Amino acid sequence: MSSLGRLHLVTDTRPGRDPLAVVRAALSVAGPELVVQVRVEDDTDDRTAYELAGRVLALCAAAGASCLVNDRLHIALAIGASGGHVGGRDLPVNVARRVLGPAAVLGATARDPDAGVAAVTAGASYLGVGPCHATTTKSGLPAPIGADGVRRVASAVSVPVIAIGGITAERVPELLAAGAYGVAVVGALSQAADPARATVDLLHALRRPTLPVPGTASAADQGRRRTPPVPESGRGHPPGGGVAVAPPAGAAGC
Ligand SMILES: Cc1ncc(COP(=O)(O)OP(=O)(O)O)c(N)n1
Ligand SMILES: Cc1ncsc1CCOP(=O)(O)O
Ligand SMILES: [Mg+2]
Repeated sequence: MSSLGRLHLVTDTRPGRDPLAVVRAALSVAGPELVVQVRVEDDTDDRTAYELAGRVLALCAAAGASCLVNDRLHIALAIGASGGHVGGRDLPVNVARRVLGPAAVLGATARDPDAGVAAVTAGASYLGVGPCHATTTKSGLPAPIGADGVRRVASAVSVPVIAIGGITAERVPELLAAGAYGVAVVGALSQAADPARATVDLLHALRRPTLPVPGTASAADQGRRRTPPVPESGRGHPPGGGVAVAPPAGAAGC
């Protein structure tokens, strides 16, 4: 069965950044708990994105970590990634599920419970929820939803919720308490003076036990209340390190 790590490193490919160096540093201290999402700028050509994704996948495979591809699902398929992530301006979730197949990890962006439930019904195996806090690495986003916004979405769905936007190790506890299963970060690692150290700090924060909050799906609950695992497609899934994720039975468009 496939599984999802709790720390998602989203690549920073803005000019002057070295995404592969950050991925290498993070992988040097993390194993299957790390998911690397290859995200490139919109004006990056497919060949460049494909080559970066292939190199990231090779690094992840050697460390037992998962590799997902943002937006460009043809590249996810081309490199044999574990899956992909789509948002509101990308392929619809049910179409993305059909493209990736039933065993792939498929993340979908949601800011509110209705969007979250719709995405899960359409075949999302996890939700990226945010922006939780103000971010400096993506412009044009709506207002941050905070930990309360994460709580509202997490309590409406039974798939893992990955909080994103302005996440730091210090902010992880409140997000876990709100029902997040894990976090996705760009700047906390790409802008860190020591990305390996910053990875350790984030992983420590994610491993800290949280008290259940009434009315929410706690991180542990999200692990227990998962949908049944589906058979492996054999494409790049790590041996462990996270909760099993699978599309809901009868997901639309599958
Ligand atoms: C884990 C995670 N959550 C949310 C997003 C954002 O996806 P999207 O809304 O499609 O925006 P872009 O990243 O494509 O600019 C994400 N990538 N990962
Ligand atoms: C891609 C994306 N979607 C919502 S916030 C965000 C960027 C998060 O970056 P950071 O971790 O630097 O705030
Ligand atoms: Mg997108």
